[in-house]
Amino acid sequence: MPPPHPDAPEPGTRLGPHYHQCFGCGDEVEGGLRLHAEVGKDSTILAEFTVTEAHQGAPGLAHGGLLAVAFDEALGNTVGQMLREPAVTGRLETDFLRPVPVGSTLHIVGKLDGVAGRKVYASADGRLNDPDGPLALRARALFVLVDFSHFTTHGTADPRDVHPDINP
Ligand SMILES: CCCCCCCCCC(=O)SCCNC(=O)CCNC(=O)[C@H](O)C(C)(C)COP(=O)(O)OP(=O)(O)OC[C@H]1O[C@@H](n2cnc3c(N)ncnc32)[C@H](O)[C@@H]1OP(=O)(O)O
Repeated sequence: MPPPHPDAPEPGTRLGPHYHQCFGCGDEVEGGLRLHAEVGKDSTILAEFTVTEAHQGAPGLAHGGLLAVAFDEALGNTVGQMLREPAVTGRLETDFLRPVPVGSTLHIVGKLDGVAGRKVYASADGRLNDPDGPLALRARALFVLVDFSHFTTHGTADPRDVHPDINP
């Protein structure tokens, strides 16, 4: 388990969207999750996502796939901010422990679990309506560190806009 990167943001730092059109955190996406995040203690990322009617799977309940998006985002943020290197999700495993009603806020805590070569392991818990609320979801993920060219070769990122440390 490596220490956080020397340039990793300090606890309490609010993290804006890494990309304005990101479905997870962007502020320009109608119906997006608009996940808010900040740096917590001990190299964690604290993220919050409020479930709206745009996020339903059954009447009044969040869609599980969208909840997985919130965890993908929070875990990606954990990896990106703590290691300051671009990475993509290779594997994401989610345990849905309680239904998440519309109007509730999911409090997610993400942490790094280890690094082995290009593989980065991270996990997160999500609690309902309060950082100490009932546990609603748990997720584990494997991220793979990639070269910046991943985003310019496979996507439409402009190399001139890309920050050298984290994902576009
Ligand atoms: C601050 C920034 C905040 C950012 C937040 C963003 C949150 C959202 C994040 C995302 O959603 S990213 C989008 C979803 N993910 C993708 O689109 C990734 C698509 N997959 C790929 O591009 C490639 O498969 C990948 C880069 C993951 C791996 O291909 P590579 O050819 O570069 O690597 P390779 O296949 O050699 O794998 C490297 C290591 O990872 C392992 N690996 C790769 N994929 C795996 C997998 N799925 N499960 C288990 N292990 C996996 C692989 O076995 C190997 O292990 P070893 O080093 O031990 O040999």
